[in-house]
Amino acid sequence: MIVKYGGNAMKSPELRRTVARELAALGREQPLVVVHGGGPVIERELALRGIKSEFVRGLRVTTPAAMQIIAMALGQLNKELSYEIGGALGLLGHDSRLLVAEPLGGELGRVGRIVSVNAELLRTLIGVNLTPVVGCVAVDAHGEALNVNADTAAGAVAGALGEGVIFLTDVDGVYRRFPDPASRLEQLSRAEAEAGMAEGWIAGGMLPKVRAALEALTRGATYATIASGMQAGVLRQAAAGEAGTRIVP
Ligand SMILES: Nc1ncnc2c1ncn2[C@@H]1O[C@H](COP(=O)(O)OP(=O)(O)O)[C@@H](O)[C@H]1O
Ligand SMILES: CC(=O)N[C@@H](CCC(=O)OP(=O)(O)O)C(=O)O
Repeated sequence: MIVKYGGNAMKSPELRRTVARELAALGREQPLVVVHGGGPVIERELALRGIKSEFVRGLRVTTPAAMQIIAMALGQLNKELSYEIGGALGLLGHDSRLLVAEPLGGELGRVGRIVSVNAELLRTLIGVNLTPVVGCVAVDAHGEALNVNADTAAGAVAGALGEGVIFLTDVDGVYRRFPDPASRLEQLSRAEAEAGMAEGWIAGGMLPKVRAALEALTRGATYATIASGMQAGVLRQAAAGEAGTRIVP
């Protein structure tokens, strides 16, 4: 199973401990790959250096100078998370060309689109009972770093491994009428998702998540579910289709 772990699901040290415990328990039971972001950590490190962030279609405009800070911030977070999860090995896209991307170009600067995943490396680590913990920095053909949205990176990894992916966040799925939790959808088809994005009831941070889920299914993932990292036991429930919103083809 692939689990995407990002900004909202690591808001407090307590929440981080809860999610790490869940991931550790799951990693002992079954093959697991964790792909992480860290929007708030990136934001803080950039702000400390006086770099302002701007987002276009949910993606951070990334100058070469910002890219350096982002790689540093995600590298540090990656090691912390690997330690917290335990039985894990922390990696960034640079390591053995784990995530190779091409620049999207234009105003986004050093933002990339993943073109290949070193699935062999991940399978080798899983084969010796390690949990790969992957930070969402990729490299281009010249070995230069590119910033990739962590949802997108998790979707690409799930597609490459042909496994299911769970996107953990701070809401327990996609709501038809956000923020009314009673309007959570158990399933969301590709057609409904396209309609939701066009009509605007899927918006903000949910947009890259839903897009990543659809892309993961296109690339070969067996399932893609959006669920809340704030509920204990959610990973097993989501894998069984009993929690969150499952995006279906
Ligand atoms: N239809 C919707 N259903 C649920 N959440 C939505 C919806 N539309 C927008 N959102 C927003 O998307 C957010 C999740 O995305 P984001 O903040 O990027 O999460 P993360 O940091 O965990 O990756 C929710 O907290 C919510 O504010
Ligand atoms: C291109 C782009 O936007 N990259 C993201 C990568 C981190 C991320 O996605 O982190 P969360 O999962 O915590 O949001 C960024 O710079 O914020």
